[in-house]
Amino acid sequence: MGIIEARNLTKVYGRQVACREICLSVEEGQIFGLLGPNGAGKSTLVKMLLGLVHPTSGEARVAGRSSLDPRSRREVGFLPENFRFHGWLKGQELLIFHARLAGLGVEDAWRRADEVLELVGLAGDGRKLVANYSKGMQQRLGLAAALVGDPRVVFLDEPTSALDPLGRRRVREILLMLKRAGKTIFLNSHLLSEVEQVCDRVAIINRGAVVAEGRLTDLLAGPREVSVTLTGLERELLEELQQRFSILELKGDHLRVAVGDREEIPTLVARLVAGGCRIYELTPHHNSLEEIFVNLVREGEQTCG
Ligand SMILES: Nc1ncnc2c1ncn2[C@@H]1O[C@H](COP(=O)(O)OP(=O)(O)OP(=O)(O)O)[C@@H](O)[C@H]1O
Repeated sequence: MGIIEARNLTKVYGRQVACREICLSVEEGQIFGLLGPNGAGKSTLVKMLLGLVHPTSGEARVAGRSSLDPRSRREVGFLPENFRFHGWLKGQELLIFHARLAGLGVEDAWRRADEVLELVGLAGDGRKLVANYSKGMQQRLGLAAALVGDPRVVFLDEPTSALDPLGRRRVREILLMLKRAGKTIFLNSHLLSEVEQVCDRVAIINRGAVVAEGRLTDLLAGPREVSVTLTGLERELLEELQQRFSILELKGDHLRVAVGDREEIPTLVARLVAGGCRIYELTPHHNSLEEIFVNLVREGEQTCG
């Protein structure tokens, strides 16, 4: 059983089905990415997993307990998307407050607050008022607050939306460090390249339902395409190739071929060379997470009208 489990989770708001029969399992120590277009049901799903929204039907479990059991939250840190912290507190005070809420004693709370301030790059800013933090600093502080109780499971909703490229990189490093320490991270993000860089597994949801789920490496290992720059491709050889390969386009010296299996690439090259072609360049194109995402969401739009 995973450390996070969604079993047929459904949430209906009036006539709006926000989540429909969602089943997911996240193993301990993984970084799991949840993707989906605006309004797909991501926040509703996360809130059900955290026990902040009651499901209409189905069950959510975290660390072996139902999410409706408040004790499940002892294992969890959460950075919500649109958080507003108390501006009149200093950064360090806010973290001590969160650490105390997480059950730490006074001394441990002070120590942990300093540790996480350092971790997120705010070591020199702990004595400033939160109201005077920039947006990026507030987001880092939010991450620090999610981590201050040293939780086993961390839910992060868009943790880098306000950060500059250096800040984003730092957050990626922190996520990988947490993973090395055995923590589980549930990441909700629109930044697909970021998800691609850190996640072990991803789920894509659209219109409240899971449309793809699996190991990132498996999802990205779909059909590929190669483009070849060549000369000497005679019509006869092209016709022969069309029988054996899926030729997408021939434009001047550029040939584009879809390949379902990477073993087709050397076969194609051997046939081209044997047929008298001179090859100057060959570029394989892999599916990016963005392409998979866009295709799945578009498919959903077509079938749903
Ligand atoms: N409290 C609520 N009352 C009524 N409808 C809601 C409520 N919360 C969410 N919804 C609806 O449920 C659907 C899913 O919303 P949700 O916020 O979960 O999507 P999301 O994937 O997180 O979107 P975004 O990426 O824009 O944050 C939307 O149609 C939304 O309008």
